[in-house]
Amino acid sequence: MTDHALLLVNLGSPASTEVADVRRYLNQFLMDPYVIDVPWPLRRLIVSLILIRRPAASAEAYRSIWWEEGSPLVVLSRRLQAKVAEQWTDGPVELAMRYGEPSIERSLQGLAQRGVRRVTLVPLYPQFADSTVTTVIEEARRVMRQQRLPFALDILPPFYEQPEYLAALAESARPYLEQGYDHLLLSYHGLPERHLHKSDPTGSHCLKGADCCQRASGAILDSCYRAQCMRTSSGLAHALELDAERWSVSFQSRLGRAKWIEPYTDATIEALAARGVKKLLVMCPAFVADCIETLEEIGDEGRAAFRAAGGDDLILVPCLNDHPQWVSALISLCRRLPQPA
Ligand SMILES: C=CC1=C(C)c2cc3[nH]c(cc4nc(cc5[nH]c(cc1n2)c(C)c5CCC(=O)O)C(CCC(=O)O)=C4C)c(C)c3C=C
Ligand SMILES: [Fe+2]
Ligand SMILES: [Fe+2]
Repeated sequence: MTDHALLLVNLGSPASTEVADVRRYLNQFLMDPYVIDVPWPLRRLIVSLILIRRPAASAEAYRSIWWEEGSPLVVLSRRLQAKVAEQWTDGPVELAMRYGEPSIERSLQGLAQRGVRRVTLVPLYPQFADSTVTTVIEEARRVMRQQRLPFALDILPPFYEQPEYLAALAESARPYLEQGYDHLLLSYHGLPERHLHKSDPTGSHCLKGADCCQRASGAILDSCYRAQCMRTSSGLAHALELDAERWSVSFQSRLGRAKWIEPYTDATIEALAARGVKKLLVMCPAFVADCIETLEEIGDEGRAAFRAAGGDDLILVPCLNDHPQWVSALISLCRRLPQPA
């Protein structure tokens, strides 16, 4: 069979580090109702306010991590695509970005022109969130409906505790752990607490009590980003046989004034330094490719904050990127999916 394509989808980056391109990207991203989840007039107002200062500040941050070939997120996602394509023999392997280029629309149109009949959509996010996974699925469905693209579509579910994924993550971390460390921090992208309440199917489980994520199962676990991050973390700690007091979890990348899920990474990094941690390893398992959030926020800003608070060094463990075990894991996860109806 050569008509079963994989469409890998990541978040996307600005076209360049020019302020105008960063503004265009932030506008498309933040006007997505799954990202800033308030009615359009209020969303337009909030985003317009954010767009006064943020594009210049973000452009500067992007400039500090940008590569000759482009945005690290896009370049690394392309490398992953190329490696997956070497092993996936059922059809083409395409890459799309939810925001910016290559768009989901262009990629799906290209697959239709190549005679593809089945598409497995692969949101490149290990844990579920409406602001990442749902928006990718809805955009793919919109394009198929509007362009009348007759694919059989199936979707790779969040793989936060699939054994192949956890094994690849553990393997990628092992060389860093072997060099010695005092503490391993697993820093995930944050989410406004409101998003967690919205996706809670019971309306009353999430963020109730200190151990709500430990108690999550079934439909609650399926929709709770924070609980899935905890599952990834304990699965990884188990695979690496880590002592409980040598690792912890935190959430980074807040935007705006709303309350985001805790504990916050910036406060945790400072607290760890104050507690006497000298060599801090940080992994960012919500990201499968390094990007501004890992390279700049943790690798640059986080390291400077850790040192200023008394730590010696913060070492950022690279994301899975195009690690061979991750490539095999992804293919194995896609192969296990049942045929779409
Ligand atoms: C309300 C705002 C945001 C939500 C909710 C959000 C969720 C979310 N994002 C990712 C993954 C990535 N985010 C990235 C960048 C980024 N994220 C936000 C805001 C929200 N994210 C902004 C404004 C930005 C742009 C950078 C900046 O100005 O600070 C990226 C990196 C993109 C890159 O080009 O490198 C990723 C990846 C997840 C997984 C997530 C929910 C769980
Ligand atoms: Fe984000
Ligand atoms: Fe929850």
